[in-house]
Amino acid sequence: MSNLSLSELHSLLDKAVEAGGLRRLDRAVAQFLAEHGEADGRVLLAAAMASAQLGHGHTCLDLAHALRDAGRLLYADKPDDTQRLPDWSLADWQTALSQSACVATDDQHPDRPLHLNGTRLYLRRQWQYESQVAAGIQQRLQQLDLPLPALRELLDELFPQDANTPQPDWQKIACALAARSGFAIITGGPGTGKTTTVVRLLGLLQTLAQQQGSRSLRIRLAAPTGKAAARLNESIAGAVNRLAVSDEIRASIPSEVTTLHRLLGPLPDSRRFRHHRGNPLHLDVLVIDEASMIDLEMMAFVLDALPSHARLILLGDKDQLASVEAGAVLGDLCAQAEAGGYSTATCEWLTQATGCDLSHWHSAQPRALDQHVAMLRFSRRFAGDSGIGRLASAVNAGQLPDDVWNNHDTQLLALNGEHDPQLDVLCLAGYSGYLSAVQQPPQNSDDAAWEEWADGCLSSYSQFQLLTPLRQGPWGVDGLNQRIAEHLHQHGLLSSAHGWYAGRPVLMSHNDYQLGLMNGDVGLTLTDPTGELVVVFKVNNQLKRIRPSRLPSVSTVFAMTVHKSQGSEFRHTALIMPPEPSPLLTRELLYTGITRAQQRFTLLSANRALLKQAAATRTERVSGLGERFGDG
Ligand SMILES: Nc1ncnc2c1ncn2[C@@H]1O[C@H](COP(=O)(O)OP(=O)(O)OP(=O)(O)O)[C@@H](O)[C@H]1O
Repeated sequence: MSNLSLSELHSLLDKAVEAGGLRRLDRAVAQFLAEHGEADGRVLLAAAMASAQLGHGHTCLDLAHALRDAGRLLYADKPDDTQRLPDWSLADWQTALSQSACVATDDQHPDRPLHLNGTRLYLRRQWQYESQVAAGIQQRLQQLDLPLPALRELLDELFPQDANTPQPDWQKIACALAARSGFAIITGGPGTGKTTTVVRLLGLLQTLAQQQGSRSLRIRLAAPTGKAAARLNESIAGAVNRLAVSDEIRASIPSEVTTLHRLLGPLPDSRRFRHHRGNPLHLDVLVIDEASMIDLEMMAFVLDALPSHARLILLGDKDQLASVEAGAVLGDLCAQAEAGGYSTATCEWLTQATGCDLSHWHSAQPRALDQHVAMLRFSRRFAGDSGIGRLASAVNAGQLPDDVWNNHDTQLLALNGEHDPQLDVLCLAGYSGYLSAVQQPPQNSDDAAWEEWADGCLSSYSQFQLLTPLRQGPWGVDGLNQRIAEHLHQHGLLSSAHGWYAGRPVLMSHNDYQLGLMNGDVGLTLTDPTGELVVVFKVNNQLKRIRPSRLPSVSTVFAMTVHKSQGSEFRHTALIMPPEPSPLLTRELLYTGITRAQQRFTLLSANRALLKQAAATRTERVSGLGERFGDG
């Protein structure tokens, strides 16, 4: 078996850092283990590569994958045949790792820095998070004993059927499935009724508790970002008002949505939270929306803080981009959602509970987890002839046919290079509405009139948003923001294109607990009644005014990354795609960009072939979470 001497290893790591495949941090992981006695080059290289994988969103290193694709993993996009791994086999590598004192292969050595599970190598923390998430979910998969006749009666009341109700009624099915255990996922595209369904589910759970003579359930609603929480706040409140239940039950359903960070209670200068298994959350039901944005670490913290009796209900769109940090928890858990995958027992139970025939979604080899997942398949927002709906479905199927552009609600603008004025024209039209409003503050100094005007400016701003996959360069947020600000300035809509100016939209890039602002919150710079600049944010339906000097690390947001736009929707969304290939240009990114649009979507591109390639490219995230539930 060929090994890797320490001098060979150092040279290999240096070249990989130079090529951009590894970060300095990843090399430091190998150095740290070497300083603590690890002398096997294969173990040290694997440790550096596992650390690098984390930076790419993977929770572990798949050794077989690493052997096949070492050139790309180590040397980024500059594969070089002379720089491949020395010639060792998968079995050799596994043996070397399993014999190392740095590597745990079971739960006997939880203090070892690495964990090997089959062909997957984890940094210890990621292994622990994955174990915690799997155990927290497994523990909630047990079926509860529900009074079927009462359940059926309630479901029939909450989901009245008429000739327009799509069959089978997935909302009713999702509600039934979620009621019968401590864990459920309701996934679906935009406007498929996730919020409507979960509010009816909460009404059902409270009614069942009342019928059984139990106290009202303590329910909390949360979302990963402030922006997503604010949007959900509005839609939950509307859905609760429309709920066909008694006033008493309606009053027992909260409509306030908090962020996961606020729910868990952050501790200053720490990654840890006030709530954990030693000080669990005081709740019986936790609903988390936009669950596709939750990374593995956050999900582990949530499950750690959840009391064992509490239900967890995740809502989200499994086809959206995965979290920014490592993991693709919702995607992993929903891997079989499309097919249903229900057991004979689940199909029979659902037919009794809902009256729906599920035989088409039956599986001969059902997994326990899939009995807790329901996918809503009918969009009320993008029904019928909606171009946005057709476009989103086509992209989800890996295609981008030429006939999806109808110039009514979907439009493709072919750009001729990075200076094409079509972009400027689009942004001028998109942003001039709110900028005109910003230039006309109320004349009197009445605070209420000022607040009403500020609120109007904020909602007018959210009518249009330009998105891009990239951060840097002329096609990234940095270049685009500067270009758009200068163009708006030239047209007299901004007093300046630099520094602080009225009309500057800004994005929080971190959580600021003192100011009560969260990463992803968007504010608008306005002139206050005294003539000073102030940045206005809307948090929990309240306007917050902050002086620019208290916001040292916000960024301008005429253009926003698609990642940051998750959880938000805009009446008109425009997505600009760069002409050069990038690993960021994937199906999930296109789909997420398209589905941010409520009424109109414009795609700008200077390279049509690359668009088709992006639609065909799926994001792969290496993880062992699915396997914990029986994925092959
Ligand atoms: N069963 C239903 N009957 C009538 N209207 C419905 C039903 N389900 C959903 N709707 C309506 O469809 C629209 C979208 O529903 P909802 O907001 O629940 O979907 P969602 O999946 O949560 O959407 P989003 O993509 O915004 O997260 C809302 O206007 C809602 O009132």
